[in-house]
This record gives sequence, C-alpha cells and structure tokens, in this order.
Amino acid sequence: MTAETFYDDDADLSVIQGRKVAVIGYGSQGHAHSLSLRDSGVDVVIGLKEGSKSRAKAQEQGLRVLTPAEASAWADVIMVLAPDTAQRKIYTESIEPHLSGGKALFFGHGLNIRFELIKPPADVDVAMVAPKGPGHLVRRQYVDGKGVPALVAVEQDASGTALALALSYAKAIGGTRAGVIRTTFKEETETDLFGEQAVLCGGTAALVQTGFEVLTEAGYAPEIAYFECLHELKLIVDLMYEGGISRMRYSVSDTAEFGDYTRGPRVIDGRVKEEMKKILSEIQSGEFTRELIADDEAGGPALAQYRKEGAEHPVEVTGKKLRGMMSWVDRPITETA
Ligand SMILES: NC(=O)C1=CN([C@@H]2O[C@H](COP(=O)(O)OP(=O)(O)OC[C@H]3O[C@@H](n4cnc5c(N)ncnc54)[C@H](OP(=O)(O)O)[C@@H]3O)[C@@H](O)[C@H]2O)C=CC1
Ligand SMILES: CC[C@](O)(C(C)=O)C(=O)O
Ligand SMILES: [Mg+2]
Ligand SMILES: [Mg+2]
Repeated sequence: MTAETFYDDDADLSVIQGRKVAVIGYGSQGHAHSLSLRDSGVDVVIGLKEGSKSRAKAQEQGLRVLTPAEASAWADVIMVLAPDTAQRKIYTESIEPHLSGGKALFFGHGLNIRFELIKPPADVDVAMVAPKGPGHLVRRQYVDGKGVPALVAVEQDASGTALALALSYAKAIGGTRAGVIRTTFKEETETDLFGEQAVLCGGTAALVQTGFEVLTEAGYAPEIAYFECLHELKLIVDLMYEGGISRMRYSVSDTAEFGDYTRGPRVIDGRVKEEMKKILSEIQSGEFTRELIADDEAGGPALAQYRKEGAEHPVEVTGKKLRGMMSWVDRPITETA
C-alpha cells in the first residue's frame, strides 16, 4: 500500500500562525523547529529549565525562553523536543498541569506515547511531526529553501482538525517542501528504533569498528584501515542516497561490484538477519524501552560506560588525527544552532 504523502499545497501555514507554540528543549531538533517556526511567522517560545545550558544559545538567536511550565501555560501547541528519557518527567511536572482541553501536544518521535510513558487527557490533540533527519540538517535545508522529508501522525484527534494542524506545523519547518508521509505513532516509533539500532547507528558503527579491527589486527596501518572502513563510507553512502544501491554499484569498479555480490552476504548473513528480527521483537515488546528507561533512572551508568568505550576505540583515535589533515571534513554540527 502506498503511503499518503502531503506537499506544500496540502498544508495551510495560517493554521499554525494562528496558534501559540512552545518548543520544549533546544537541542538538535528543538533549535531547528523553533528557528524555522519563527522564520515562518509563528509565535514561538522555548521551554527550558532555569540554569539550562541551552538558554543562552536560544536567547542569542533572538528567541524568548521561559521555563517548561511557563511555556506550557502560555502555549496552545506544545512540542516536546527534549530527550526521550526526560520527557515523562517534564510532562508530569511541567506540561500536564497546563494541558487544558483544546490544546495540542506534539512530539518529534513517538516513544513516550507508544509505550504509554505519557498518557495525555482525552480532550487534547496528540500528534507527531518527525523529520527524517538530524536537526542540524533540518534547519540547514529550511534556510536553503528546501526541506527534509517528515512523518506526520495523529494519535488523538480531539479537535477534529489535528491533521491540518500537524501539516501546518510541518510546512513551517520545511517538511512539506520535500514531502510529509502519514504514519502512526506505533509505526514511526518501532521503525525508527529498529533503523537506528540495526542499521543506521548500531549496525553501521559495529560494521566500521569490526572492519577496522580486522585490518589493523592483520598488521595493516590504522590510517589506511580508517580510510577503507570509515572515511570512504560517506562516498559510498552518498551514491546510494543519490541513486540507490544500483547507482553505487554502477559507480564503483567492476572488481568492487563483484566483491560486493560475492562477499557482502557472507558478512551480513542469515545469523545477522535472525539477530535483527530479535532486536525488532525487543522493540515491539517494550523490552528495549524498559532497559533504556531503567538505565536513565539509575543515572545512566550503562550509557556513560558505552560512551567511554566508544570514544576510546582505536578507530576514533586514528580518525581524530586524520581529520585534522582534512580541514573541510570537520564541519561543526552546532554551526546552525
Ligand atoms: N536528534 C535528532 O536529529 C532527532 C531526534 N528526534 C526526536 O526529537 C526529540 C528530541 O531529540 P534531540 O533533538 O536529539 O534532543 P537533544 O538531546 O538534542 O535535546 C537536548 C535539549 O533538551 C533540553 N532538555 C534536557 N532535559 C530537559 C528538561 N528536563 N527540561 C527541558 N529541557 C530539557 C536540553 O537542555 P540543556 O541544554 O539544559 O541540557 C537541550 O536543550 C526526541 O524525541 C528524539 O527522539 C527525532 C528525529 C531526529
Ligand atoms: C537515526 C537516529 C535518529 O532516529 C534520527 C536522527 O532520525 C535519532 O533518534 O536521532
Ligand atoms: Mg530517526
Ligand atoms: Mg530516533
């Protein structure tokens, strides 16, 4: 079944321009949404704790900053763009007391609704506008007159107009310029978690690290291993991004293409597929989310340990040195914030 897709002509910007929007959080997604909403003529405030590191940044960009509770009291559309693990507490302490009937609660990812960590009252709209890309790219594309495709979903339509409101919001951040696809909170959450764990972040990082380890343990220079297993990945992925796997195979040498067909499936084999299926069922059952929340509630010891180990991996040490030789590569991700 083809997904329902919306473009600029399907969305009315004046809907969101007629509302007061609070964006809770000013990180990767928060800064992108807020700045583009403002540039689209929307009345927007940022909700951040007193003493938040992001406060100065948002104020420097000319945005009004209140506490999450003040922002939620002021707004009639509240977009929650703080980390997923922080959202339940923010909701209970700062949003719920001000979530009167007729308001709308928006998310950039469905985890807290899908796994019932947040249960909004029946008389508010609950919707999602989830750009399919990192926040800094979302903002950069908007500024360039383009947009990153987004997903839109309505979990609760108390007003009867929640979809029109979500599409209007998506238009204000550039999403409908590229195309906004309709989904559900369940589908977005489960596929997003699967994609980032099995392929985009987890799968790719493990593939790069393992390839690097195999070459260096066999005595090859770490610098050469870095180029072969990490640096050139972008060039290969760019080709896939532009024209699919076939564009990449057309562009690389016949030798590389032959090695791709004959060796790739030996690396990503039936065992890997079985493990991916297990990962998907842990997501669907809520096991992954329980593990994530339990670690966060304990102060994040597992996350801190994984971060430390990741940063110490030899591919990172080698990469840092080599990227120093390539001034064009290390473009700071904060430059649009
Ligand atoms: N990263 C991305 O590109 C994508 C993210 N999403 C989703 O968007 C949402 C936001 O993610 P992301 O942008 O990565 O988040 P970030 O980790 O970048 O958000 C950090 C921001 O949230 C603030 N924050 C943290 N705790 C609180 C709190 N208790 N009260 C108020 N503000 C708080 C931080 O303030 P301080 O500076 O004080 O720490 C900072 O401004 C998530 O639901 C995520 O899944 C969806 C698509 C892509
Ligand atoms: C791929 C990671 C992501 O899902 C994203 C940028 O879309 C995230 O949660 O950050
Ligand atoms: Mg994602
Ligand atoms: Mg995600």
